[in-house]
Amino acid sequence: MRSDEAGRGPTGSDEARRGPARVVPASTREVHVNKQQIPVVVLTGFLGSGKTTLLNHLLHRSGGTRIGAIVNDFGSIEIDAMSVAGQLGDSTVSLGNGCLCCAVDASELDEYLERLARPSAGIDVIVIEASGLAEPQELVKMLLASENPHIVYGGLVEVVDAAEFDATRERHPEVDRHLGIADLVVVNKADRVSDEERERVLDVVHGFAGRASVVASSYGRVDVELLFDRAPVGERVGQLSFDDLRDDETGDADGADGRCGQPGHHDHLHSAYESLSFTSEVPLGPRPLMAFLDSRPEGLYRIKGYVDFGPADPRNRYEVHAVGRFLRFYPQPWAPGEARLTQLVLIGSGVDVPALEKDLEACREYAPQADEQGMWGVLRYVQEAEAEPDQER
Ligand SMILES: Nc1nc2c(ncn2[C@@H]2O[C@H](COP(=O)(O)OP(=O)(O)OP(=O)(O)O)[C@@H](O)[C@H]2O)c(=O)[nH]1
Repeated sequence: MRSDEAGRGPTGSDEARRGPARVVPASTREVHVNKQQIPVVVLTGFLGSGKTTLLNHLLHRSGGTRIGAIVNDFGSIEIDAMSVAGQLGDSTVSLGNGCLCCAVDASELDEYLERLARPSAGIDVIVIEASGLAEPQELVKMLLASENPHIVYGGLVEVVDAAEFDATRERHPEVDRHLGIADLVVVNKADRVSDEERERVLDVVHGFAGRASVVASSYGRVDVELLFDRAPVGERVGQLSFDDLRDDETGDADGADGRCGQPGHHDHLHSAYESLSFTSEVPLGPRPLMAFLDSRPEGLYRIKGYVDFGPADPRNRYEVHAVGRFLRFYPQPWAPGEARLTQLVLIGSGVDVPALEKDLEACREYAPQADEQGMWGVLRYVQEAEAEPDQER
């Protein structure tokens, strides 16, 4: 992240920059960057806040900058990786099934970084999209501890869902701490709240984010230059150092020291969450699926994936996103030869995973005839194309 650019207002009508130009927090030390080193930006934020949407925006708007992406999914089906701008080939790698912050050691991450950072890959910047339950501090520590000479830690971006902000903070006060270590906070989903509410959220975020930049956005549309550039030596100043992170409140000063449930990890967000990955080759019936979604339990905060409604709409698969009570379907034509599968990841706290699985299994519909009227319930949750920038999906 470059310190001189953060003072610029982001482009886009609904993006409001808050606060002073990015400045170097007193507790940080300068990070000298070798020209050959590739900055690694960490993208974090609670479940469903818009990290993948922001990453896709970066990928579409990166101009000549080649971005390598590492996508960390919490569930074992890598939905996030699948929805990261199509065919990135070698420049995207996926780390599924668990939070990166709880890897036994950093070697797996190092391996991926090594792959993306080798000069032949021609990559200018690496973005790690953390799972929505990752502990940002641990990820930063892992990067700072990395011995890879080709990379340098490039800053922490925290994405916040403006519409869910209060509810998320209420359940997870840790979020305030995450804001405090960010270099850039993106208050996303500004379109879902009133102007007054957006201002109020920005004020609260600003209070916790200290001297980091805070910008509002819709669909992650921020000025790409807030996150990275190809600036020369010495510009990357101000990020946290490893030492800054040692004295954290958890007492977990040794970096990634174990898996979930291990000492030091008890206050990680994901220790209270469970996920279910569900795959079906048999199409799901629109009516039973909507009945399931309409009555989903309170603790089931996040659902994402793709649904095959079979004969009810043979042309499209339906990308689905639930975030809290928010629900959307995004129909997309099946690619030629693409396997017709339903793949869903459900993430929640205090949920009965076997019961959810049973309920989803009961949505399978073997009837060969089309239940087109059954689709009406689904179509209520399909947003008008012009209201949403689906060109970046
Ligand atoms: N209205 C609105 N919806 C948004 C915005 N940004 C993202 N979304 C929607 O929110 C849902 C979740 O977005 P993602 O980008 O997948 O969120 P995420 O943070 O990557 O989710 P996890 O990886 O599960 O934590 C999707 O339906 C997005 O289209 C926004 O600014 N406004």
